[in-house]
Amino acid sequence: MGTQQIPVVVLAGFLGSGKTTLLNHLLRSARGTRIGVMVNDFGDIGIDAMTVAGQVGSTVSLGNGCLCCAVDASELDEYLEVLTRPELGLDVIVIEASGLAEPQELVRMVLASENQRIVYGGLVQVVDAAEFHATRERHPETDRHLALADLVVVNKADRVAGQDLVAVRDTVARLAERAAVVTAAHGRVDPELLFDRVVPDGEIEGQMSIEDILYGDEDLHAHPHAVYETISHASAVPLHPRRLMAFLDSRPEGLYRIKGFVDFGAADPANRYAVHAVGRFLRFYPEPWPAGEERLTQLVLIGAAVDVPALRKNLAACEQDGPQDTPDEQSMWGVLRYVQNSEGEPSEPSEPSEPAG
Ligand SMILES: Nc1nc2c(ncn2[C@@H]2O[C@H](COP(=O)(O)OP(=O)(O)OP(=O)(O)O)[C@@H](O)[C@H]2O)c(=O)[nH]1
Repeated sequence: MGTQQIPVVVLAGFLGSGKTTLLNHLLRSARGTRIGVMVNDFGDIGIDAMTVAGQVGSTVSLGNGCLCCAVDASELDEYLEVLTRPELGLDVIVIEASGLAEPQELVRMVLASENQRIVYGGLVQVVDAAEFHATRERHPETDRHLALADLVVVNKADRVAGQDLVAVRDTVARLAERAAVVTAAHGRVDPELLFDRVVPDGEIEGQMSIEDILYGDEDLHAHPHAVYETISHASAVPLHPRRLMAFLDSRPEGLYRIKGFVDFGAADPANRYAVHAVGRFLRFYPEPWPAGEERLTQLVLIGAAVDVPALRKNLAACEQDGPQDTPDEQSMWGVLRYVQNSEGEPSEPSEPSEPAG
């Protein structure tokens, strides 16, 4: 990605739903990707995972109960300041919310952070499929939390019979109306859903690692269709800024991430625009075209239960259609609203959409 900013993912979910298990899975399968974690209690994170996480050490262990209640925005910034130091070379930061935390508070704190090296990376909500109905009854706030999520992982799929799992998934999808919903056992989701994996030197993409062999990927085998779609778009035809914005403004529920580069052709011949979208959050990063680089739009869309042919068609319709369709500079205004200005704040409106609800 062109953005040098580190995505900050908020990982939330009710007590015992499997947040730490999912985090450990991410750390185990990260390989070349360096993940910083903020948790309430380091004791739950496996030693193998800690080795992968690198030298972050105890500096990020808050050790004071609920992160959200005990740390105000300025303190969160202090931890983010430590974790975003260039010498750590982290690629992503995951904040595991205490099971009792209000996730929207954490999301708000991440969005309000003045740290220019980070960008919001989405709210991931973990649900215990086996306890889902009981949890909802006892804790009505569950519905509200789900409504805020960008990605919901319906975990413990191994503990629920097929039809019941479908029923839980459907209910979750209805409550988490704008989120992508995936099922998993033991938190084994594809890390690509949450962040870009860095392929380590000497490793071939897709090659099995020692972790794959040790831990397997039972979830994917158990639920081959319950995963997600990845759509790639690469074209030398520039996109029309107004039509791309219309496409993005109406992007469907379940389309969880969008990343890549956009060529707006004559609307801004000097720059390409790196794009980062997670849930309803959207940001563009203009940067001069590297000398000699072919002018291509390259996008990857990741979503669950999305209409792939319709997305492809709608994206193709954003392409500029000959000289009579050449955009003028004003047509870039919609895009520029989602560019962060030099003060670290996006230009008006201050937040493009409402990830915190
Ligand atoms: N059968 C089964 N057990 C799971 C799964 N995921 C997690 N567990 C178990 O559920 C328990 C709780 O998992 P954790 O990952 O600690 O859950 P948590 O959300 O971090 O819990 P808190 O930190 O207490 O909020 C542990 O005993 C896990 O081993 C799963 O998919 N299937």
